[in-house]
Amino acid sequence: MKQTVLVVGLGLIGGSIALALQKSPNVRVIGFDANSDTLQSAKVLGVVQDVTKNPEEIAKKVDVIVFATPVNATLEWMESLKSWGLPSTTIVTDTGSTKSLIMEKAYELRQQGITFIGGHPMAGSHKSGVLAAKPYLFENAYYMLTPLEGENEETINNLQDLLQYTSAKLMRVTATEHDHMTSVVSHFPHIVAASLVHQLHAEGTDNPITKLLAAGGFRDLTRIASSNPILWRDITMQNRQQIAEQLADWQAEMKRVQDLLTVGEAAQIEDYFAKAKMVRDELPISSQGAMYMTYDLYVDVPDYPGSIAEITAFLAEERISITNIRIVETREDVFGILVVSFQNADDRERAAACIQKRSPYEIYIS
Ligand SMILES: NC(=O)c1ccc[n+]([C@@H]2O[C@H](COP(=O)([O-])OP(=O)(O)OC[C@H]3O[C@@H](n4cnc5c(N)ncnc54)[C@H](O)[C@@H]3O)[C@@H](O)[C@H]2O)c1
Ligand SMILES: O=C(O)C(=O)C[C@]1(C(=O)O)C=C[C@@H](O)C=C1
Repeated sequence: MKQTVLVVGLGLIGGSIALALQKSPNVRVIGFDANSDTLQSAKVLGVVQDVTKNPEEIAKKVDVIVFATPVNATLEWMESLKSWGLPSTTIVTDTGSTKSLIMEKAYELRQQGITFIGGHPMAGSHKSGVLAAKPYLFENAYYMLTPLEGENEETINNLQDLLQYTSAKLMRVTATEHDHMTSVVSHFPHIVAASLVHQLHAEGTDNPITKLLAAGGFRDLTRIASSNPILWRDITMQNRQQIAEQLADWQAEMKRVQDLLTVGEAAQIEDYFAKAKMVRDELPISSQGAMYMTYDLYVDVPDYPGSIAEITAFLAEERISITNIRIVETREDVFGILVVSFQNADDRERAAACIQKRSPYEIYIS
């Protein structure tokens, strides 16, 4: 059966959902974005099959509506939905990083006969906007759904059937569980990243050279501080209670570290890092985000035109598929590291052997 999906908000996440859903021959995606340039780009780039300038008008004719707007804007859209006269068969969902306030609003919608099932894919990036959208962004990532208690199972299954085109791992949680867990693994870490950048900035006037020395460690820890501030303003506003609890725990943890520093006992300090390493090494995470596994191979390529093409040609000749390729600039003025990602450990091993055999470049696995 053909389904029409309206995606409101065509940035990184809305654009990626729209592209993923288009993998289904039975889905037609129509998009809307408050920014007219984004709307035009989405159409030209084929991120959506069609666009609308009036979502309210088209909403009655679609099967599913996905809000992929910053979470405060999503609440506003949900409020306006109340007067749209949607048929009871329409499924409304979202992609927002917070869930409690959104599901409270969903409860109000239920009183009006509107079905809203909250959603949140746990994959993303510090990049925003339609140009960053990718059809495979959610592959293997967890995608949380937060249906209201007593939601019709068939309706949830229908939404799940549609979302399977994202290739994400769907899971159900309550809004409260969601907001607690995301405060731990996403929202509070974001505040820490921003605070480290503020700390570096404060250093600037006295020691302007310090920032030139910020290398891989600082970069990895603070990448997410380059995210869209409006997105994170809204997330922080909506989940500030949970985030404040994490901050209190963190302050207690920092007090523990302060005590370690005061005592200055080497064994205790080593133990602190050793325990963190053990826990971190056992986490099912890699470079793409929480709970998402990629198989990366690092290749120390020289900085001359064609060196990347040379590597990809070797891999193509041995029919080894790559899932991603990027350059990580770790040092200024010196060549970057080429990072090639594979679908599985076996492909990565074959690639490592192939590059070692056919090139003089050093390789290593993170
Ligand atoms: N960025 C991430 O890593 C990530 C991951 C998972 C979920 N999310 C959530 O997904 C949602 C979208 O995030 P994103 O990263 O795609 O942001 P984005 O900034 O890339 O895109 C947001 C889009 O929404 C549009 N927009 C803003 N206000 C609007 C409104 N009132 N009506 C219509 N369009 C509007 C913007 O023009 C923009 O195109 C947010 O709720 C966010 O919390 C983000
Ligand atoms: O990878 C990133 O840059 C992200 O910030 C993605 C990330 C996160 O892991 O915190 C950000 C917000 C989300 O709601 C889900 C995923």
